[in-house]
Amino acid sequence: MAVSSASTFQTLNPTPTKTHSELRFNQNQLVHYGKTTTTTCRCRRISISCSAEEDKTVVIGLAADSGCGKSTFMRRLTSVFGGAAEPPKGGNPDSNTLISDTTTVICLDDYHSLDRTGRKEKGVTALDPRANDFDLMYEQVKAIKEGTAVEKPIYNHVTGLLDPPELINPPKILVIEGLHPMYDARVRELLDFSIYLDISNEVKFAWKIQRDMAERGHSLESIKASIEARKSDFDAYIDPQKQHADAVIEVLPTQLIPDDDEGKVLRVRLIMKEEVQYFNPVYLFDEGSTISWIPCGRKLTCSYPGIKFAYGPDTYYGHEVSVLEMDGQFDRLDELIYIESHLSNISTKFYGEVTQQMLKHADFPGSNNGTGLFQTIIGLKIRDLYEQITTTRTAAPLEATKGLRNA
Ligand SMILES: Nc1ncnc2c1ncn2[C@@H]1O[C@H](COP(=O)(O)OP(=O)(O)OP(=O)(O)O)[C@@H](O)[C@H]1O
Ligand SMILES: O=C(CO)[C@H](O)[C@H](O)COP(=O)(O)O
Repeated sequence: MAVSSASTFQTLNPTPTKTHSELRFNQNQLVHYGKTTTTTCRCRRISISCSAEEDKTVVIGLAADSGCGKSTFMRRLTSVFGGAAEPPKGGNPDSNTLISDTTTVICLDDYHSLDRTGRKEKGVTALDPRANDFDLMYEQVKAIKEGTAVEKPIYNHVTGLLDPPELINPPKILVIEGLHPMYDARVRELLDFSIYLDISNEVKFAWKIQRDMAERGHSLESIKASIEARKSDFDAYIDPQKQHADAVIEVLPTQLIPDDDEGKVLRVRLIMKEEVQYFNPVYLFDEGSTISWIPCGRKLTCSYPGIKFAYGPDTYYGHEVSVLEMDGQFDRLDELIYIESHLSNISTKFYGEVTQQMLKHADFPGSNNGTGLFQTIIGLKIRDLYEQITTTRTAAPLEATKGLRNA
């Protein structure tokens, strides 16, 4: 198989592609110096086989309903690896893809097989599996994981149409984010780690109102109607994916304010599966114990209603899990270091890295509560997982060579 610089490739078919069957036919045909060839491999060292184990892309899945904080989470995650994430240079301005040095984030909306009109005609929502092409999703994520570039379709959220495809080169880390990363068993199998953002209905409603009314000019009635229209498909197809996730960030109304209906103070639970390869759950004070902690005092400023942490073992859809919980919000982010110093297994590279990341993005939604804190921690855990996977892969051939030498 040819090994070439991906930057010399162009898409073969720049004209609008209407259906995914055409796309599937074209997906691996790329033009290289005017010649048609099949696919390319990413090789980080010169003259190695394309199928080198250590070159494989690590794949992360992030599932959530629309407007539940996926983009914010992605910004926190890519920041952990350094460098800014940007849409593909010179490509479709409405591309949903974000590329940084280490990560490529693709939005699974790009695998909608029905455009906006098509969905309307057939009376299905975007959450319905019949509006999505899981065969193509599987083929392309698998190809990228194996080091092969693909031409991925683009769903244009501005026009509601399927645009001509864009070239996706295999990155070090591929994040697939959207409605269905864990829906199809074949795609699920490709994930090295998976996260589900579980936003309770009350909170989802409050966030949607805030964004769609304030920023997009929608009416309260239309927001209610759109949530209602999606509800049954959300329950049938999106929500069940959380049982497959390695980590779930659950966002609930606070329990610190009786009958709170403002939805500003949040109770956030980080549910972490035990026995996941390369992932050691975070713990508070003492691993495996059950703890309730009100940290407000001399080292942490808290105004009403205060802050409460909890930690302990539990079961979640039949799986053993550890749960770390934070209810309330921080008054002063710089004091977060006090909380950080009581958490273990947070995969930081230096003392205070969580606090530093949170301060760096103090303006992101959720920076003063458990959503920002747990998203940041999961970002650090993903970096650690990536480093462990790549170290294991590079060590394996060395071990094999040693074995041969000693034989
Ligand atoms: N942790 C948070 N705390 C408070 N509000 C939040 C939080 N996360 C997201 N939001 C609100 O939800 C809105 C949507 O967030 P974001 O764009 O990250 O979600 P998304 O899942 O990527 O949305 P979409 O899929 O619709 O693009 C934000 O503009 C903000 O109003
Ligand atoms: O649930 C969604 C995921 O983001 C969108 O509603 C879906 O992709 C359809 O998009 P649009 O409303 O732009 O046609």
